[in-house]
Parts: sequence; structure tokens; C-alpha cells
Amino acid sequence: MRIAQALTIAGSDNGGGAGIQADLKTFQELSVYGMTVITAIAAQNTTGVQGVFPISYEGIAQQLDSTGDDFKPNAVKTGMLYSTEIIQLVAEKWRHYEWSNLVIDPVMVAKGGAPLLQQQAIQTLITELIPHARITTPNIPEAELLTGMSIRNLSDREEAARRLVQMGSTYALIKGGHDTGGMIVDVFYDGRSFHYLENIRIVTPHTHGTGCTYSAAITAELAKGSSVLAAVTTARAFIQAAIEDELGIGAGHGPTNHFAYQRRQRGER
Ligand SMILES: Nc1ncnc2c1ncn2[C@@H]1O[C@H](COP(=O)(O)OP(=O)(O)O)[C@@H](O)[C@H]1O
Ligand SMILES: Cc1ncc(COP(=O)(O)OP(=O)(O)O)c(N)n1
Repeated sequence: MRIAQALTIAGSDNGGGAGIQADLKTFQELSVYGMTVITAIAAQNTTGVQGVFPISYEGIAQQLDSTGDDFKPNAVKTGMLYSTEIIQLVAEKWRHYEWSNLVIDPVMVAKGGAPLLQQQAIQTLITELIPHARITTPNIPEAELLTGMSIRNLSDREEAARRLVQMGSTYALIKGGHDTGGMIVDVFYDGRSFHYLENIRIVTPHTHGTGCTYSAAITAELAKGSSVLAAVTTARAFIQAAIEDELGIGAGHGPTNHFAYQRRQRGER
């Protein structure tokens, strides 16, 4: 049996809650073989980001080539891409290796406020990468920056999702974690109709890496051949379990629990 394979192109979080580390843990939990291309080293912990150290252009190009020359990932996810140059490079290699199932988590700012994407790179993301996306998964502030509109209510989220699809992303998911209400509503758009993934907001400080983990779970499910809506639905259950069964690690905003979903599947909760 050929195992499903997924590649993440993202930054490193030494604390293990977000970035490459969250992606690999999520792939593994969902029985998908994970591969990485590291774009930047973010020195961080649960209290914030202390430094960002981009990998050289040549270093990223070589990682992409070493991956593409030998492996055939069934799905590819992008997270922290940091600069215009890195986005252009990823788009070029995407075309060259004819990869499929691109999941774009347009990481821009960490929850503590540290920038993870240079301001001038947002336009490059829109013109160079989003047209290749199977699905793009911004949180509300990211969706506002990508679409140039302010998002205040549900119909704004729907309009933002429409605009992402107009930019060329086949599907869009506007994540509702940054909303302040008691319910979190993630808006999924398939180009024709909307689906709403609603959940009660869990009151916890331990939500570091939720966006990375959610999009990695979508990527893993796409790698295994799921439809996009089925992938998002499973991923939503994965992130819900990961937030609910908190680990309580670190003095600040701790990581989510990547073990939780499978433990529940095995009845071990
Ligand atoms: N407190 C919470 N309770 C329940 N689900 C949450 C909570 N915070 C985040 N999520 C889930 O995680 C997803 C990603 O979180 P969000 O904060 O929107 O993105 P990001 O981590 O990229 O900023 C949300 O869409 C939601 O499904
Ligand atoms: C290396 C790296 N990549 C992405 C993030 C942001 O992760 P996200 O899932 O948006 O969660 P928060 O950090 O915002 O809680 C990161 N911190 N580091």
C-alpha cells in the first residue's frame, strides 16, 4: 500500500505548537507521511516570538528541488512564507513539479502580534500563489488584508470568501477564531454555496498554532483523497479536540493537543 504523503512549506516553531512542527505532528496523527521545506526559523515560546531568522533563498530552493526531484506529495501546504522572494520561488517550483492540492494558510501575524509575513508580500501571495490554491484558509485579519475589505459580520465573511475564489482559489475557508462571540463560525465556500462550521468557543489561553494545525489536518485529509468539504469537516473535529483537551504547557498561550483527536477515536479520552 502506498502511504499518503504531504509536504509543508513553512517556518519552524521551536516550541512545537505551530509551524512545521505542528504540521508534522498533525500529518502523523492522521496517518500521512510528512515532509518539510523550512522557510524561516522563528524563535518563540508561549509568551511570544523572540526572533525571526529567514533561511537563505538558495537554502529554500534546494530543499524544494530535493523534495520535488524525488518525492510526489499528494498535497502541499504553505504556512509562514515571510517574503515576496520566497512566495515567488514557491510558485515557480509549484508549477515546475506539477504538485496538486495546494492548501494556503496565509500566515501573516502571530497571535502575540509578531509579523511573520512582510507587508509588501501580501500582493505577491494574491497574484502568484492563491491562483494555484485548492483552498485558502485565512483568519479574519488575514482575510481583511487579502481582500481589502473589513469583516464585521457573517455576510462580510461570505463576501471575503467570494473574493478569494475570484482570485483563483478553488475553495475558501474564512476561520472565525478571532471573532469575540460565544460561537465560532468558520465559513466554507465552494464557489457556489456556503457551509458553516459552528462551534461553541472554548475559553482557554492554549490556542497557539490553531491555524497551522487546522490547515495541516485539511492537507492530510486531501492527501488521502477526501473531498475538500470532508477534509475541512474532519480537520474541524481535529482542532476542536486539540483545543478542548488542553495540555497546559508553558506560561503563556500554550500549544494545542495534537494527540487528542486520535485518542478520542480510540475511545481513550
Ligand atoms: N477558543 C476556540 N474555541 C474553539 N475553536 C477555536 C478556538 N480558537 C480557534 N478555534 C478554531 O481554530 C480555528 C483557527 O483559529 P483562528 O484563531 O481563527 O486562526 P489562526 O490560528 O490562524 O489565527 C478557528 O477557525 C476555529 O475553528
Ligand atoms: C513558524 C510559525 N508559523 C506560523 C505561526 C502562526 O501560527 P498560528 O496557527 O496562526 O497560531 P498563532 O501563533 O497565531 O497562535 C507561528 N506562530 N510560527
